[in-house]
Amino acid sequence: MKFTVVGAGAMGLRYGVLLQEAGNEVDFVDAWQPHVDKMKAQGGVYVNRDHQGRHLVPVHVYYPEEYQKQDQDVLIFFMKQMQLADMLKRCQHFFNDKQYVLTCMNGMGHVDQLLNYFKPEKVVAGTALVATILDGPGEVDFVGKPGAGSMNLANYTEQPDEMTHKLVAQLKKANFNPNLTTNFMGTLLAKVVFNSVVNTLCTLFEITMGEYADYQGADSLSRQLVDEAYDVAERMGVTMLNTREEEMASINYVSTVANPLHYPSMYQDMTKNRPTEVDYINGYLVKMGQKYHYEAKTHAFLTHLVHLAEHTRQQSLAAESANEKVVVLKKAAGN
Ligand SMILES: NC(=O)C1=CN([C@@H]2O[C@H](COP(=O)(O)OP(=O)(O)OC[C@H]3O[C@@H](n4cnc5c(N)ncnc54)[C@H](OP(=O)(O)O)[C@@H]3O)[C@@H](O)[C@H]2O)C=CC1
Ligand SMILES: CC(C)(CO)C(=O)C(=O)O
Repeated sequence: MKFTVVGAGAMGLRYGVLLQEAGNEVDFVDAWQPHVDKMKAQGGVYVNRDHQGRHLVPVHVYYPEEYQKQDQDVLIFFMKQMQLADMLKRCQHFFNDKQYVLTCMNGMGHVDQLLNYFKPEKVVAGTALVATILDGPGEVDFVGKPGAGSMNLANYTEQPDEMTHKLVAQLKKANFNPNLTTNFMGTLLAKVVFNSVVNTLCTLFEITMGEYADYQGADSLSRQLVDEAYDVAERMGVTMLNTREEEMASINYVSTVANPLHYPSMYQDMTKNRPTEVDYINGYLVKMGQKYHYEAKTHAFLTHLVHLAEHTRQQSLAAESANEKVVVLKKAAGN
């Protein structure tokens, strides 16, 4: 099959490289200049697996404006929620009504944006329980052994067609362990709930998922957030993929067995002084609660805490750069 991965960050590269290695034709489109330039210059991306085995994988990478192919079967979208609107605008010249779209981004908001460009019957969305880190321009680290993670996916229409099954077959071949469901919102919301606990708390306390699970009060913290999120989902009329107990078990399993050493992607954004996706995760649950007259108080509180942390980092960066300017000016003035 022919794929174009839009957003060659950590996850875009993981999906694209593994689909390419499974025998598919894959192109990558990205806009982060140092990263695209580096991959073009070195003829590919350096891939590590758990910090080891660094090797160059040749990839075809393009800026949005230079990419012209229209005969791709599936476009895979993988970027941060707040980057998607701009990227869709920049890429729309290569969209057409034959292409399918797959996305496994965290949070909620992306599907509505994709529906502005693609027909509902072409949209497939899912969730990925695999951890990946973009170490820097042209360098990616796939966390976990081959085949260790898993993913759920569903058609927006909840009616899998021939192309959906072909797509699932390729994802299977590429070792993503796909599970095709016919419950679109229940599938997507399960990961929002997962991330609203693990990503947010690990980011605020600067800890790995294993360190979180190791705290004896972790279950009680998780339970409060899971309960609030499920109260929202029930009011939305969504049948969740997992029961509350199964969701608690999934949080524990992924944190203690699958990815104990992983700092979630929100932590990676915070420590790189980039905005986080919290408004699309905990903030989404708060917004949906409000819509259905329910106050998701703990999720609202955590959303504020993450924004406070982002704000504090921005303030100290601004103070640091002001201090540097004073030093330069003093040097220039000879004192
Ligand atoms: N990483 C993970 O383990 C997982 C992530 N996800 C989700 O997948 C989606 C994509 O996430 P992920 O692949 O981690 O995203 P990344 O942060 O790795 O990459 C997304 C984009 O961010 C830009 N970028 C990345 N690093 C920098 C930097 N240091 N400075 C400036 N720009 C940078 C690039 O695009 P640009 O130039 O356009 O800014 C890049 O294409 C998100 O919704 C995420 O929550 C889901 C499961 C696991
Ligand atoms: C890998 C995982 C599942 C951890 O929460 C994730 O979604 C992330 O890092 O954003």
